[in-house]
Amino acid sequence: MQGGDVDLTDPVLASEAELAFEGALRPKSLEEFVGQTRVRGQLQLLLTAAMLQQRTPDHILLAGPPGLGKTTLAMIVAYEGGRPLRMSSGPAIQHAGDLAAILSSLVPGEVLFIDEIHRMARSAEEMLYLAMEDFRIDIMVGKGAGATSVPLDLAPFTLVGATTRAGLLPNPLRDRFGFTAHLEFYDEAELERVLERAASMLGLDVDREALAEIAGRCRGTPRIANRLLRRVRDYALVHGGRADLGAVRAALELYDVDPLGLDRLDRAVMQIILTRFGGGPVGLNTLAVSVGEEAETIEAVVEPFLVRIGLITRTPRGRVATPSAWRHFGLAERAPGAAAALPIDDL
Ligand SMILES: Nc1ncnc2c1ncn2[C@@H]1O[C@H](COP(=O)(O)OP(=O)(O)OP(=O)(O)O)[C@@H](O)[C@H]1O
Ligand SMILES: [Mg+2]
Repeated sequence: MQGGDVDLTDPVLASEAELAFEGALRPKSLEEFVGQTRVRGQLQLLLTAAMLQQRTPDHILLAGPPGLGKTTLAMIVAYEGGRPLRMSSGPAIQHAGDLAAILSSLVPGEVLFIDEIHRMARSAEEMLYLAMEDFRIDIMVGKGAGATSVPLDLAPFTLVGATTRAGLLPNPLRDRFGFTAHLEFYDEAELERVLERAASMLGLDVDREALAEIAGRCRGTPRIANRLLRRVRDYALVHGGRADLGAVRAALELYDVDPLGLDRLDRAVMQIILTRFGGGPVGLNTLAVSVGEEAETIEAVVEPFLVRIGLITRTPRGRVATPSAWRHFGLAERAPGAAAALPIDDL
């Protein structure tokens, strides 16, 4: 692709600079957090009730595709309650001992954020069940026949788990969260508000129509919206002009962002479904192998957005391109039944 090695529309990849920039733009309170009205209302209620009863809020699970605000909300849960925040992640918890070390050092009322919680070690998961329910863990002391388990009381804490794959969490873990928030892609009006806020924080004067154009091309994702805004700012700076619609179009063209905001992988997936499989149905694993990506990434990152904008539908026989997908890619739709039925190897 043109314009550098980081794909601007990739909701997961980010350079150090992008991460620092993201941190600076993170809303600090529920009030500043744009969109997700339902989730915001639910969280507000949960946090206020806990405050009135002077107890730690229930454990919270945040589920949804990358870049929609899970980490941001976890931080807000801590800020709003004036509680300390400890951050960890599933891949960092490879043994029950890793989790025991974290849990036993929590201070009363602390918020423990575990990102990518579906990637935690199984043995740690089991320890977490008891910790979540009873604020207690059992620690094994000694080895072999002489080993005994010693109970250890924990300070009451609130666990905030985040996952792009809620379906992968074992039921006993999912059931122990008092509340699960499913984050949705943002609509264009909400994204315009995210951008407006970011522009004013950056001291950037941007036309309304320029913001609307970015909002329409950022995959429904605030992280990508902010990133595109930054590139538009660069463009206006270098070319000495205003950050207007012309600058947005030129900058997005330079960075290879298409009118729907599809990224390289989205386009690769669509091309495979349309050209190699005549519009589908195509099974998830076949798709993943064809584009050289993990099935997990296709399912958690690519597919939800393509479904949301109506380019594919999921059927029991696999993924199928819609008429608007054929139009978007400028291809003639195959006549129904024209292609031979393709082997359906998986779903
Ligand atoms: N509702 C929102 N209002 C304003 N800005 C937002 C909102 N949600 C997210 N952002 C912005 O998008 C950036 C990415 O959000 P965040 O890091 O919380 O996503 P995430 O869901 O944790 O992603 P990942 O799954 O990759 O960890 C944040 O830095 C923040 O600036
Ligand atoms: Mg995150």
